[in-house]
Amino acid sequence: MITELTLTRPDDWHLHLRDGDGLKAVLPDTAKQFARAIVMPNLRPPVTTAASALAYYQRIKQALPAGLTFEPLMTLYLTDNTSAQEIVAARASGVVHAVKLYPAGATTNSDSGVTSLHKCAGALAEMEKQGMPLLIHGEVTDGEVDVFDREKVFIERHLQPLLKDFPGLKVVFEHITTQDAATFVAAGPANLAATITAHHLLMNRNAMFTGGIRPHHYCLPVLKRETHRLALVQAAISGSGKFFLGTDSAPHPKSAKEASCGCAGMYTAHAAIELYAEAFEEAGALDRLQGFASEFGADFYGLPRNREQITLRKAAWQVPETIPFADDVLVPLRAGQTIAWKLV
Ligand SMILES: NC(=O)N[C@@H](CC(=O)O)C(=O)O
Ligand SMILES: [Zn+2]
Ligand SMILES: [Zn+2]
Repeated sequence: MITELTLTRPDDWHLHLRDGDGLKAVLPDTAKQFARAIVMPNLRPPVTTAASALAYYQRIKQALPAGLTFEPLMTLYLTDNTSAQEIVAARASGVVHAVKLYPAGATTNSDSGVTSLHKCAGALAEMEKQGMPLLIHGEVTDGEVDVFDREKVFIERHLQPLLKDFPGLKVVFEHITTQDAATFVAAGPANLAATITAHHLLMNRNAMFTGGIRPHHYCLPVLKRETHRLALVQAAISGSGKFFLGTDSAPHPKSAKEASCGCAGMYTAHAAIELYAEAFEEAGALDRLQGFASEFGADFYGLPRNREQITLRKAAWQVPETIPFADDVLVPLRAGQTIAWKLV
């Protein structure tokens, strides 16, 4: 039995850090384990320009406690009005590494998202030219489509046409949750990859209804049935460079989650690499964690792999019930329960 695991220091290719006091509260959780993270731009107002991405980058750097090293990789929020010049400016900033597509209304803070990809053709063509990846929240927003089918329908309606129109564009299908997405990415061209969260590897949709409604297990895309979870595990442990780690850790105040209309997002940054280790161990594939967590993402983005290492030990520990979060608290995944692995 493996009781200690040393890995090249991993990166998180999909993370929500928020801003202000919330940023200060959650940033150390990520920085203690990950060397870099792709930081999502869905602030209020969203990060739509190179200038605002650079300012946000500086706020993150300022919020970093002494003694921790961490490099935020910034993203731009794509809107119907994003120009090709803004993409050029983003590339020139040196801190922006990708552009994020939120279909308007698909998820938290996405009201300024894209209403039609045709409106973004100029920006997308420039990204294709620059080798700037497009990161996609891949769900249709059509209210007539069942919430559990929105990812699958997005592939047919939007992703396939997009890849055809921009065959050289690097695309990351973010936080995939279905067998359909895993199969589509595996069979797709080399410029198509996907991130997978720890929570979608560890839980199926039953987790939202265990003994009652569980708001802290609600995120978007919503958890799916067990067959899909199993397909995601197979993709993650496959050794394919198309699948890599992206936590989608998405902190929300407890009061906003435990509400009559609770918002979407799970907080996993407090134990991210440990949760992934648990999922990989359960699948008998701990030896595949290094590629997934520490190599494939950097390779896809064209960034150097990290040189430092981290060590995990098999030593169960109890997750706190809550974690301070600005003027409230947040409820982390596994609150009050144990996790088998611990970052040394
Ligand atoms: N994943 C979520 O459920 N929520 C994210 C947004 C997102 O990544 O879709 C958030 O910002 O809270
Ligand atoms: Zn999303
Ligand atoms: Zn997200």
